Amino acid sequence: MTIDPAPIRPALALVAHDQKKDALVAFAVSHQAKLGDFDLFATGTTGSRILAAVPTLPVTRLKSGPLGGDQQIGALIAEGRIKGLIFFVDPLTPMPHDVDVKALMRLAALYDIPMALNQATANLLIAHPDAFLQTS
Ligand SMILES: O=C(CO)COP(=O)(O)O
Repeated sequence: MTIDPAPIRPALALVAHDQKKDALVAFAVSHQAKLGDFDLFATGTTGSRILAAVPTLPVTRLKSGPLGGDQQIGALIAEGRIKGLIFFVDPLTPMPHDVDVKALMRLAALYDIPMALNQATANLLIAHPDAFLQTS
């Protein structure tokens, strides 16, 4: 008898710049039930903050954004693993890793996955989580 491996669950990426981390943590707390239906990938500090607030969420922490975490998420999008990106960006602060941020957004656009760059859009997407499953 063979035992089928557990199916790979759809995955979302969660990222927030420093000035937006409190808002993303609050978002994760509010929507923990829906987010728990996905495997979650987060950049390092964002992931730590989310796990501190909701330890039960299945969050895989990658490197911190400035150290390559945005690029790791981009690679997972290119591989088809990540089906949606929720990225609370700070539009008022210059970032040393701005090129990495742009590259991540470019790959999310290229692979046509739902991408929320602010709270208003994230609220719309999380109200319809099936939207994350409709991309190729
Ligand atoms: O800088 C980031 C995204 O560009 C976020 O990285 P951290 O979650 O490690 O702060």
